[in-house]
Amino acid sequence: MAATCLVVMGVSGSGKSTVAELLARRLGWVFAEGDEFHSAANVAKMRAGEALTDADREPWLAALRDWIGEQADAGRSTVVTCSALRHHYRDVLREASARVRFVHLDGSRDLIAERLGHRKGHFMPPALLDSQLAALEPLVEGEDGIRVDVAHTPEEIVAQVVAYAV
Ligand SMILES: Nc1ncnc2c1ncn2[C@@H]1O[C@H](COP(=O)(O)OP(=O)(O)OP(=O)(O)O)[C@@H](O)[C@H]1O
Ligand SMILES: O=C(O)[C@H](O)[C@@H](O)[C@H](O)[C@H](O)CO
Repeated sequence: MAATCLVVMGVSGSGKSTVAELLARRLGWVFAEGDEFHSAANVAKMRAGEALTDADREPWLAALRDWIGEQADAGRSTVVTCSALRHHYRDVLREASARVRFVHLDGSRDLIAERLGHRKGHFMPPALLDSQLAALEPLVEGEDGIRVDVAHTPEEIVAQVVAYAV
């Protein structure tokens, strides 16, 4: 399998969009923002401060998986953002016809809450952070991926991921 997909995962506010855009540019790989694959109903729900359920997330994960596969079938490696909080969500993404690898942006609740508190113009309310942390199942042995600490700068994180992935 020639193409790789790096899924930048983690709770809301962990820095997925910030890191993944920089990473895609550095690698010259196609970038997709996972949030753009959500239905309008999912976005409305999150905006209203309600956590998504497994059923809400199912079509979203399938759409992202299909996009990763289409890009890979065309020979393109990709970088995508997706919270991918639970192991079985990651199993859906792993069904794509690419080598799917995960980069877990991990950090303390306090640090992430502080960053979310300062963020402007995003639909995701900081109040959903605790439900995200409750859902989170970190990578386990046997999953293809790494955990990186979000206390570092985005540039440092990208350098760490490039060293790992290339
Ligand atoms: N390593 C970092 N150091 C300092 N600030 C950061 C870092 N990464 C992200 N930020 C800032 O933290 C906030 C959250 O980052 P970002 O929006 O990229 O997170 P996200 O995981 O994509 O969130 P969501 O899942 O809600 O879309 C932003 O204001 C961003 O500028
Ligand atoms: O699984 C989820 O609950 C959602 O995907 C959220 O994580 C959002 O997509 C995103 O993180 C907010 O921007």
